[in-house]
Amino acid sequence: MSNDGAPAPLDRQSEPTPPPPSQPAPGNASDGSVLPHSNGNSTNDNGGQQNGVMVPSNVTHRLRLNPNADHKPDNYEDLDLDFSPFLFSSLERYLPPNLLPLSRDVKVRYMRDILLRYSPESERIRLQKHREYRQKIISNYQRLHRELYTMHATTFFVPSFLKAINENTEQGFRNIMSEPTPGIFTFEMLQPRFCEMLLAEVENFEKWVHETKFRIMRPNTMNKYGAVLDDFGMETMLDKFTEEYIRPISKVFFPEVGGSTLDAHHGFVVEYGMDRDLDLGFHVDDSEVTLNVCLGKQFSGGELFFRGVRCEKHVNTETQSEEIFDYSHVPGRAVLHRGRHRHGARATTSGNRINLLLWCRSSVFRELRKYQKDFSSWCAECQREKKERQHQSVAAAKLELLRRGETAT
Ligand SMILES: O=C(O)CCC(=O)C(=O)O
Ligand SMILES: [Fe+2]
Repeated sequence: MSNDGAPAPLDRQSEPTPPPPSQPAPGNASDGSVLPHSNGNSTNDNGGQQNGVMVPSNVTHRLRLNPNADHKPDNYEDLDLDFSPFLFSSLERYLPPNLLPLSRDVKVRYMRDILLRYSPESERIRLQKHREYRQKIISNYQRLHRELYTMHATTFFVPSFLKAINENTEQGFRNIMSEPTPGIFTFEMLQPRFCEMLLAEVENFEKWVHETKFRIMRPNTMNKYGAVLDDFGMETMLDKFTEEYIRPISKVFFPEVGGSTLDAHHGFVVEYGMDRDLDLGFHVDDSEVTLNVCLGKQFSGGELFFRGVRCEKHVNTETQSEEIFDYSHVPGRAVLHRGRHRHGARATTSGNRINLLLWCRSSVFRELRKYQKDFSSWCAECQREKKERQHQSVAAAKLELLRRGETAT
C-alpha cells in the first residue's frame, strides 16, 4: 500500500477495548465524587426505592472525581471476573474512601455494578467468548519455552536497558536512546537469546495451530499473518512488561498521551516475507504508545516510514516535510512512538521479518479524550491551527492599535 494515501486506523481484530475505569462526569456531587449517569433502566439492576422513585440500587454508587494516589489497590488477578482484573485495580483508586478498607468481594461488587452500566450486552458476550477462546488455547497448547511466560528481566533485556530502567531518570533513558526525529525513540532492548526463544515459541504455536486446524484470530485488521501473544498465555508477562518497562519511559517522553497511566496492552507478533504479509499500509495504531521490536530473522527491506502525529480529526491532513522519517529495523532494537504517529512498513523484499508489537493503552487518557477538542499538546495539526489563531489575534490587535493611533492623530 502506498504511503501517500489516507492512514487507516489499525484496530485489533479480536479484543474489544476495555470499558473506562472512570465515569463521565454528568453530575458532580458536592463531596467530590461523581454521580454516574444512568437512565436507570438497566436490566442488570436490582430495584431500590429512593425519594419515592424506583431507581436501580447501583445508581447510588459513586466514584471520586480524582483518584486517591496514595491508595495501593488490591490485586484482582486470581478472580474470575467479567472485566480485566487491572481495570478493577485502576478503578479502586476512584472508590469513595469508606469503601477502601472493605473486602475485595465488596469492592468488586460495587465496581462491577458501575462497569456493567457502561458495558453493553453485546460487548459482554464478546468478552466472554474471547475468554473462552483463550482458555481453549491455553489448556491445549504445549508451551516450548516456559521461561517466556513469566517476566525474567535479566534474560529478556540487555544490561544497558535494565540499568536505565533502574535509574529511572530522563537522563538515564536518554543515555541509551536516540531520538532521530521528535517523538520517535530507538534503543537496544532485547537479548538475542530472548529473540530466538520467542521466534521458536511463535513457530511452535503456529505448528500447533496448523496441526490441530485451530482457527486463530490475527493480531489486527491489517495483518493476515502473525499471532496474538496474549491469546496463548503471555498476557500476565506482557502486563508486567508494559507496567514496569514501558510505562516508566512513556511517563517521561509521552505524558500528554497518557504515558504515565498506561494500564492495558495488546501484544502480538507480525510476520513478513514472500509467503507472509509483504508490507503494512499507512495507519495509526489503536494505542497511546507503541513498542515495536524486531526479533529477526534475516531480511531486507521492511523499513518503517513515519509521517507526523495526528488526532482523529486531522488524521488525513498533509505531511510537512520535517515530519518525513524512515527507519530500518535492527534485530533486538526497539522503536517507541505514539500510537497516533502515522506510519507504515515497506515491503520486506527478501527473507523473513518478525516483529514484536506492544500496543500500550491508557483507559484514563481515553476517557478524558472524549471531552476534549484541542490536542495541540501532541497533534501537529491542532498545534498548527492554534498557532495560526494566535498569530491572527496578534495581527488583529496590532491592526486595532494602528487604527486607534490613526484616529488619535
Ligand atoms: O511491521 C512493522 O514493523 C510495523 C507494525 C505496525 O506498525 C503495527 O503492527 O502496528
Ligand atoms: Fe502500527
